[in-house]
Amino acid sequence: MLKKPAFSQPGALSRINQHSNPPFEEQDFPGKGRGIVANKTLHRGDQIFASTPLVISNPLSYNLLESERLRLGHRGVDTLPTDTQKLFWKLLDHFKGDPVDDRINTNAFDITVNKVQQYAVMPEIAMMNHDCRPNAAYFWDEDTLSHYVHATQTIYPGEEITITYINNERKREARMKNLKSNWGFDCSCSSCAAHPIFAAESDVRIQAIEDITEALNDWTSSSTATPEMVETLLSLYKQERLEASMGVAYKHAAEVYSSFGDRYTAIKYAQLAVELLHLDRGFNDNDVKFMLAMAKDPEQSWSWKKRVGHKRFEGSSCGHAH
Ligand SMILES: C[S@@+](CC[C@H](N)C(=O)[O-])C[C@H]1O[C@@H](n2cnc3c(N)ncnc32)[C@H](O)[C@@H]1O
Repeated sequence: MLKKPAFSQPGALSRINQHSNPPFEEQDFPGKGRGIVANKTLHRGDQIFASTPLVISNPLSYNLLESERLRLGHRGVDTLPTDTQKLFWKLLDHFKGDPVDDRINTNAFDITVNKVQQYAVMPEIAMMNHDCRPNAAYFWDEDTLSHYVHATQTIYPGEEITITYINNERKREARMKNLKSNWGFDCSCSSCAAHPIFAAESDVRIQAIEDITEALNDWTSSSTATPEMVETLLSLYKQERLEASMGVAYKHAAEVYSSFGDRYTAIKYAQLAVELLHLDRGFNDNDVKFMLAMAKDPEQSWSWKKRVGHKRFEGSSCGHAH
């Protein structure tokens, strides 16, 4: 870790751990505990904060005797600087077990350092509540050993800033079960709390997103993918308020238009994919690099004109059945 730019490059952490004048404040939300609320208008792409972890715990520690693992956790926290300790003890202990272990279990995020998965607890993001339709996204940056959080849409003053703790492109029951079993709470977000009729409509759209995505991933000569199909996919993401994860939908769109040889629409969607994928995958993501290349020169992409000659519209062109 000491070889990472976080430690070796002066200035690498200039945007990290900036605690003065944050664009948010803490607020209590009945049924959810504390959360953070915007205190100024945030635009898509605005950095909300970026922090280095308070604690990193290695999953291998679970191979130790339980008493040893807990002792190690306490030792880690006890040796932190006093102000950092205060931030740690302020965190929620949802499960009411060992106080250190519990704060890690309630608040930790998976991170990767040198291809090894670890659990990290960051102060501000631990104050953010979950929403299945969030307005912010986060990523872990290995170079700066920091967790970044950005707005993925306009957030007005007074609005809660939320992230998703899970893969949220799933039907309501699956999301709720996942949150209950891994995080121990019943999700009260507006999508989960919706009237059963609206929730059922949302589930139908989630199924359609799944079906269309599967069709778009078919690159064989019998593929049924069309530009119209990907436009429907984008519309479904927007209707479902899945703006935070639209990067992947824009990537599909860029690839579909490229596969039909439509240079400028491919560039348009590749640019949108770059912007959105950056916010939830980070600076070094392969898809980001791939979309940057597509935005520059779609003709060089592997997908260029792959589907030229495929049927674009269902049925006959004049609109009558023959
Ligand atoms: C990482 S903490 C978030 C901050 C926490 N609300 C606090 O007061 O410190 C995660 C906990 O917040 C609560 N929470 C977060 N999102 C929620 C949601 N959508 N519905 C209900 N409770 C939620 C749950 O108690 C969960 O275990």
